[in-house]
Amino acid sequence: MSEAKRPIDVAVGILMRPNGDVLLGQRPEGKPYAGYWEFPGGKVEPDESILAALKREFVEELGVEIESAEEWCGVEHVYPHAHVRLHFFISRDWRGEPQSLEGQAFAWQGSVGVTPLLPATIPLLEWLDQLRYAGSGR
Ligand SMILES: Nc1nc2c([nH]c(=O)n2[C@@H]2O[C@H](COP(=O)(O)OP(=O)(O)OP(=O)(O)O)[C@@H](O)[C@H]2O)c(=O)[nH]1
Repeated sequence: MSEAKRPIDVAVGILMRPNGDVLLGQRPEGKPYAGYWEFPGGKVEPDESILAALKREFVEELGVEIESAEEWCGVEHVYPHAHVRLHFFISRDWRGEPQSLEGQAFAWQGSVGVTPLLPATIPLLEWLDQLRYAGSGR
């Protein structure tokens, strides 16, 4: 396989409030899929751990310090612009109120109602609902 075909690692974080609401952000102008909703995160840099990338992206994009996060699941997706390997983390433990440091919109959602969502992120919503229901003992 050539270098170009290797997937790009992306660290993605789901901030979850005690009531189960999760934070989504809207991709800013100038990026592929501008206007689509996603969970905040970004590409892992060379020689950076995935957790370090997650923490860095949250500080850069939202001014939020993630205190702890657990790795939840991984998803690979091939877009026309990139082949990505997404590493999703869930955090219930962070410091600071999210701020729109890159001019992006963001929204706390229970059952996620914002559209459109990045294609690779869509299946996550159902899994997330299952997790919430399991968590609340229903
Ligand atoms: N943050 C994030 N990225 C996602 C999600 N789902 C998904 O397919 N992606 C993909 O993962 C990649 C993330 O790259 P990015 O462009 O946001 O990363 P970045 O902020 O480091 O970009 P940069 O190159 O402009 O610095 C994109 O190809 C994006 O389409 C998601 O839920 N959250």
